[in-house]
Amino acid sequence: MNISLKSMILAAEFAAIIAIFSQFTIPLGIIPLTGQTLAVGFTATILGRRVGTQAILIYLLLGFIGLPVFAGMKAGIGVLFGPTGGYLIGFIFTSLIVGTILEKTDFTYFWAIVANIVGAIISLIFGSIWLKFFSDSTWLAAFTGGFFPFILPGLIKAVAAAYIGITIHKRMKLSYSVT
Ligand SMILES: O=C(O)CCCC[C@@H]1SC[C@@H]2NC(=O)N[C@@H]21
Repeated sequence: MNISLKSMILAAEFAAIIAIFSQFTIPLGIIPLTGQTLAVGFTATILGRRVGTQAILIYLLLGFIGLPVFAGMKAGIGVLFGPTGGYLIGFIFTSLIVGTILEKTDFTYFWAIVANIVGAIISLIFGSIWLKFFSDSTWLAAFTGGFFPFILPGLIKAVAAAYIGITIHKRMKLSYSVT
């Protein structure tokens, strides 16, 4: 099969996986704790920068055109202008940075943990800045609601994403060349 068609199919499959993980949510104030960051992290770790980011873009596109793929089965372009819109945009940069770090170093557990922690912080920063403006709150309130509660769970999910991602990446490399 043509390499780019194979990449597109993989990206679409991982977009569907992110949509499923997005439905694992625990309410934590205005922003829910979700499985999204775990799925975004392992997607970028498995697929690398280009195909990983394609997967995120497909996921976002599906949500913006109305499929209920966002946390709590939300959908539509309106989500972008709500309190969680910044995290969704942040996922693009998370994927770019995770993939770039791994491609510039090597796909090892150590670098995957570093990359996923940096990636998680990026989506939290994006999300919190967006939250400040779209919920019309103060900087302190935005970071208290959108950043600090997610640091510890974010670290745990980053380590898990690195472990899952590198394990699957190594196995897939036997049959695919996706990055
Ligand atoms: O509306 C959505 O689908 C986006 C939800 C974003 C939740 C953010 S992602 C970063 C942080 N970590 C979590 O587990 N939840 C928030």
